[in-house]
Amino acid sequence: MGSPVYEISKDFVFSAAHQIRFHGGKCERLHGHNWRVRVHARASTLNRIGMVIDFADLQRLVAEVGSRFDHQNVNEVAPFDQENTTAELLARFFYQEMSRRLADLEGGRVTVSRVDVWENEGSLAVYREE
Ligand SMILES: Nc1nc2c(c(=O)[nH]1)N=C([C@H](O)[C@H](O)COP(=O)(O)OP(=O)(O)OP(=O)(O)O)CN2
Ligand SMILES: [Zn+2]
Repeated sequence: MGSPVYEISKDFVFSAAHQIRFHGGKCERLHGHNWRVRVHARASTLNRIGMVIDFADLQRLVAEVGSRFDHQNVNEVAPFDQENTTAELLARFFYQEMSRRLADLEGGRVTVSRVDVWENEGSLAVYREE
Protein backbone atom coordinates (compact mmCIF):
# COMPACT_ATOMS: atom_id res chain seq x y z
CA MET A 1 0.00 0.00 0.00
CA GLY A 2 1.29 3.50 -0.82
CA SER A 3 1.83 6.29 1.70
CA PRO A 4 -1.08 8.64 2.23
CA VAL A 5 -1.15 12.03 0.55
CA TYR A 6 -4.01 14.47 1.04
CA GLU A 7 -4.29 17.49 -1.23
CA ILE A 8 -6.64 20.45 -1.23
CA SER A 9 -6.70 23.62 -3.30
CA LYS A 10 -8.04 27.12 -3.10
CA ASP A 11 -8.58 29.66 -5.86
CA PHE A 12 -7.89 33.35 -5.80
CA VAL A 13 -9.00 35.63 -8.63
CA PHE A 14 -7.71 39.12 -9.27
CA SER A 15 -8.25 41.69 -12.01
CA ALA A 16 -5.22 43.64 -13.11
CA ALA A 17 -3.28 45.15 -15.96
CA HIS A 18 0.16 44.16 -17.24
CA GLN A 19 2.45 44.14 -20.21
CA ILE A 20 4.96 41.48 -21.16
CA ARG A 21 8.31 43.19 -21.58
CA PHE A 22 10.32 42.20 -24.68
CA HIS A 23 7.36 40.20 -26.06
CA GLY A 24 7.59 41.91 -29.40
CA GLY A 25 3.87 41.38 -30.09
CA LYS A 26 0.51 42.56 -28.83
CA CYS A 27 1.22 41.44 -25.25
CA GLU A 28 3.86 44.14 -24.89
CA ARG A 29 1.02 46.67 -24.88
CA LEU A 30 -0.79 47.40 -21.62
CA HIS A 31 -3.79 45.07 -21.30
CA GLY A 32 -5.77 43.31 -18.61
CA HIS A 33 -6.75 39.87 -17.35
CA ASN A 34 -8.87 38.27 -14.68
CA TRP A 35 -6.11 36.00 -13.38
CA ARG A 36 -7.10 32.83 -11.52
CA VAL A 37 -4.51 31.41 -9.12
CA ARG A 38 -5.03 27.91 -7.69
CA VAL A 39 -2.79 26.91 -4.80
CA HIS A 40 -2.58 23.18 -4.06
CA ALA A 41 -1.56 22.27 -0.52
CA ARG A 42 -0.61 18.76 0.57
CA ALA A 43 0.04 16.83 3.75
CA SER A 44 0.65 13.22 4.66
CA THR A 45 -1.04 13.65 8.04
CA LEU A 46 -4.22 15.52 8.86
CA ASN A 47 -4.73 17.92 11.74
CA ARG A 48 -6.70 16.91 14.83
CA ILE A 49 -10.03 17.58 13.11
CA GLY A 50 -9.19 15.73 9.90
CA MET A 51 -8.09 18.55 7.60
CA VAL A 52 -4.94 19.33 5.62
CA ILE A 53 -5.70 22.91 6.62
CA ASP A 54 -9.01 24.71 6.85
CA PHE A 55 -10.06 26.05 3.41
CA ALA A 56 -10.65 29.40 5.14
CA ASP A 57 -7.06 29.55 6.38
CA LEU A 58 -5.73 28.67 2.94
CA GLN A 59 -7.98 31.36 1.45
CA ARG A 60 -6.70 33.94 3.94
CA LEU A 61 -3.08 33.14 3.08
CA VAL A 62 -3.55 33.24 -0.68
CA ALA A 63 -5.47 36.52 -0.36
CA GLU A 64 -2.58 37.94 1.70
CA VAL A 65 -0.25 37.14 -1.17
CA GLY A 66 -2.56 38.02 -4.05
CA SER A 67 -4.44 41.10 -2.89
CA ARG A 68 -1.51 43.36 -3.68
CA PHE A 69 -2.16 42.76 -7.40
CA ASP A 70 -5.91 43.41 -7.55
CA HIS A 71 -6.81 46.43 -9.70
CA GLN A 72 -3.14 47.32 -10.11
CA ASN A 73 -0.65 47.35 -12.92
CA VAL A 74 1.24 44.16 -12.01
CA ASN A 75 4.38 45.55 -13.67
CA GLU A 76 4.51 48.20 -10.93
CA VAL A 77 4.14 45.81 -7.97
CA ALA A 78 7.33 44.32 -6.49
CA PRO A 79 8.97 42.03 -7.44
CA PHE A 80 7.38 42.43 -10.89
CA ASP A 81 8.81 45.89 -11.30
CA GLN A 82 12.07 43.92 -11.78
CA GLU A 83 10.93 40.78 -13.59
CA ASN A 84 8.47 39.89 -16.30
CA THR A 85 4.80 39.37 -15.53
CA THR A 86 4.34 36.00 -17.21
CA ALA A 87 1.94 33.45 -15.80
CA GLU A 88 4.94 31.19 -15.14
CA LEU A 89 6.71 33.80 -13.00
CA LEU A 90 3.50 34.70 -11.17
CA ALA A 91 2.98 31.00 -10.40
CA ARG A 92 6.52 30.75 -9.01
CA PHE A 93 5.96 33.86 -6.88
CA PHE A 94 2.74 32.48 -5.35
CA TYR A 95 4.46 29.12 -4.76
CA GLN A 96 7.35 30.71 -2.86
CA GLU A 97 5.22 33.11 -0.84
CA MET A 98 2.64 30.46 0.07
CA SER A 99 5.37 27.96 1.00
CA ARG A 100 6.82 30.43 3.48
CA ARG A 101 3.46 31.25 5.03
CA LEU A 102 2.39 27.60 5.32
CA ALA A 103 5.73 26.70 6.94
CA ASP A 104 5.21 29.48 9.50
CA LEU A 105 1.65 28.36 10.24
CA GLU A 106 1.99 24.58 10.12
CA GLY A 107 5.67 23.97 10.81
CA GLY A 108 6.28 21.82 7.75
CA ARG A 109 3.27 19.48 7.99
CA VAL A 110 1.56 21.24 5.06
CA THR A 111 3.44 22.15 1.88
CA VAL A 112 2.54 23.65 -1.48
CA SER A 113 2.48 20.95 -4.15
CA ARG A 114 1.80 23.18 -7.15
CA VAL A 115 0.40 26.51 -8.23
CA ASP A 116 -1.73 26.97 -11.35
CA VAL A 117 -2.16 30.40 -12.91
CA TRP A 118 -4.73 31.05 -15.64
CA GLU A 119 -4.46 34.28 -17.61
CA ASN A 120 -7.73 33.40 -19.29
CA GLU A 121 -9.85 30.30 -19.62
CA GLY A 122 -7.54 28.57 -22.06
CA SER A 123 -4.07 29.72 -20.95
CA LEU A 124 -2.57 27.99 -17.92
CA ALA A 125 0.92 27.94 -16.39
CA VAL A 126 1.90 25.47 -13.66
CA TYR A 127 4.79 25.81 -11.21
CA ARG A 128 5.97 23.01 -8.92
CA GLU A 129 9.27 21.81 -7.51
CA GLU A 130 10.63 18.26 -7.84
N1 LIG B 1 4.03 31.13 -21.93
C1 LIG B 1 3.38 32.31 -21.85
N2 LIG B 1 2.97 32.88 -22.98
C2 LIG B 1 2.30 34.05 -22.93
C3 LIG B 1 2.05 34.67 -21.69
C4 LIG B 1 2.53 34.04 -20.51
O1 LIG B 1 2.34 34.53 -19.38
N3 LIG B 1 3.18 32.87 -20.64
N4 LIG B 1 1.34 35.81 -21.64
C5 LIG B 1 0.88 36.39 -22.73
C6 LIG B 1 0.04 37.62 -22.61
O2 LIG B 1 -0.15 37.99 -21.28
C7 LIG B 1 -1.33 37.53 -23.30
O3 LIG B 1 -2.17 38.56 -22.81
C8 LIG B 1 -2.04 36.26 -23.09
O4 LIG B 1 -1.89 35.52 -24.23
P1 LIG B 1 -3.07 34.69 -24.89
O5 LIG B 1 -3.49 33.56 -24.02
O6 LIG B 1 -2.62 34.39 -26.26
O7 LIG B 1 -4.23 35.78 -24.82
P2 LIG B 1 -5.43 36.11 -25.75
O8 LIG B 1 -6.36 36.91 -24.94
O9 LIG B 1 -4.94 36.72 -27.01
O10 LIG B 1 -6.06 34.67 -25.98
P3 LIG B 1 -6.69 34.02 -27.25
O11 LIG B 1 -7.02 32.61 -26.78
O12 LIG B 1 -5.62 34.04 -28.33
O13 LIG B 1 -7.88 34.84 -27.58
C9 LIG B 1 1.19 35.89 -24.06
N5 LIG B 1 1.88 34.64 -24.06
ZN1 LIG C 1 -1.47 39.36 -20.71
